[in-house]
Amino acid sequence: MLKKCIKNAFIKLRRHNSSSSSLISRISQQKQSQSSSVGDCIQKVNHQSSHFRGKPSRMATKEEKSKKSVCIVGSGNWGSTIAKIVGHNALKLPHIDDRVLMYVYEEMVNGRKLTEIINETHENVKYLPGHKLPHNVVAVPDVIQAARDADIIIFVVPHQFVRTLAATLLGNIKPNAVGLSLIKGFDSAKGGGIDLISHIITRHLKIPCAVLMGANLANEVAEEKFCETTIGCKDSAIGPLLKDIIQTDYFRVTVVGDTDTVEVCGALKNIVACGAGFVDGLGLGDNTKAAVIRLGLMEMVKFVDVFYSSGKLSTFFESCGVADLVTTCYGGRNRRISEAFVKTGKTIRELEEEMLNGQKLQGPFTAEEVNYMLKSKDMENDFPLFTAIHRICTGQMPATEFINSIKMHPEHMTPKYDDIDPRKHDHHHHNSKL
Ligand SMILES: NC(=O)C1=CN([C@@H]2O[C@H](COP(=O)(O)OP(=O)(O)OC[C@H]3O[C@@H](n4cnc5c(N)ncnc54)[C@H](O)[C@@H]3O)[C@@H](O)[C@H]2O)C=CC1
Ligand SMILES: O=C(CO)COP(=O)(O)O
Repeated sequence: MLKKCIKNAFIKLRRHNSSSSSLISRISQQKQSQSSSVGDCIQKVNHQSSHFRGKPSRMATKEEKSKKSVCIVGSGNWGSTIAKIVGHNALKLPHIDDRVLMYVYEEMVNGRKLTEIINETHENVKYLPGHKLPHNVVAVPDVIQAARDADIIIFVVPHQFVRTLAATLLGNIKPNAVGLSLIKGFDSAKGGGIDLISHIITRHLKIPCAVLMGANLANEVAEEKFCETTIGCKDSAIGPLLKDIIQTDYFRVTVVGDTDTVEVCGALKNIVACGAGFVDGLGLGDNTKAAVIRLGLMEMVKFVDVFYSSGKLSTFFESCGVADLVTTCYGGRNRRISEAFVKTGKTIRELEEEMLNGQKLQGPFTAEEVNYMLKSKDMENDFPLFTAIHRICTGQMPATEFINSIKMHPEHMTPKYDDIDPRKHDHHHHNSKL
């Protein structure tokens, strides 16, 4: 069932992509009709932001014109949370423009446009209820209008929408803009591989793209509970700028250069979280769940080793690695839906619709994308946990078979004598330790 849905979604996406030029012209036409209301909002914020700093309203100075402007493409649970952080930071940072435009996929909520609700109440009542956004964050329903003047574009939409948005933005952003992707997931590449989302952004939009991943359940970050995150950025000139706009006293940022590993960790841990949810649904207890988390971690490490061989083991010890894996396997949406999947017998798609109020799951899609690659390389048996999770999500295997399918895991079959310190076999050395 889910497999069929995913297939249909890809077919639709391909059709959508092939008609991207007509989409752009449609959007430009829409833009003209929307521009007055959005323009009003933007002007209002320009006026308000000088007010925030106690400055009288006047023409922008040269210094103000050289400020970097930030746009957020996405406004879901995490998108809105990051808008809150970036909006507050923009007001404090002298080199960042006060105004932060946030692209909102327009929808009607209680008979009103979501963008209008956000711009009037400063709250994303659908995706982040109960948290006020700063007034300098402006919701914009047209992605081109939101991003065209931005120097820094933060991408934070569910990963299945990124290609369409990139096609829409092509040729409509500043050529020297910089991207930052907060998106956890992959895309299937032609010929049986996967694409990293940041690579898709770079290839389509011809801009560099850093990534941000970490143990960051959005609601907890929005409540300003302390946590850490990891930015993967290869350019030492851009890393500090991105850190400036993201870091707060409760949200601490580490910047590393191993960008691909950061992103792969963020995507793969969502698959493992589905496994943790199955364990909870089956009532198997904490030891079993810990085993699934550990085997999941080992498959994540192996995945990087096999497919991204320049990746560093140390990156797994950053927030994007073990920490994100743990938080998602205990508190995330992928875990919660997967538990319900086992307990109710409903499909993942049905549960997503019933339980998430428009929010999107990334784990089952990511498991599908990873399986597409493993299958094409005849490597499904090398990653039994990822493979089993994909088969369970798509109804090819009952969840009750989950643990059986990982009992013969390569981790249990391969001796690790290499790891034993040879000095421990040295009788003299051993005795001297006692
Ligand atoms: N929510 C969280 O706790 C965290 C999420 N992430 C990642 O951030 C990314 C975005 O997740 P969330 O902000 O939580 O989104 P979400 O799960 O709340 O997704 C809903 C968003 O998708 C938009 N949407 C629906 N249909 C669309 C379409 N056709 N085109 C474009 N947008 C459409 C909705 O308007 C809404 O903004 C995901 O990759 C997720 O894994 C990362 C860290 C934490
Ligand atoms: O990525 C997340 C936490 O870092 C959120 O995970 P879920 O999508 O499973 O809620």
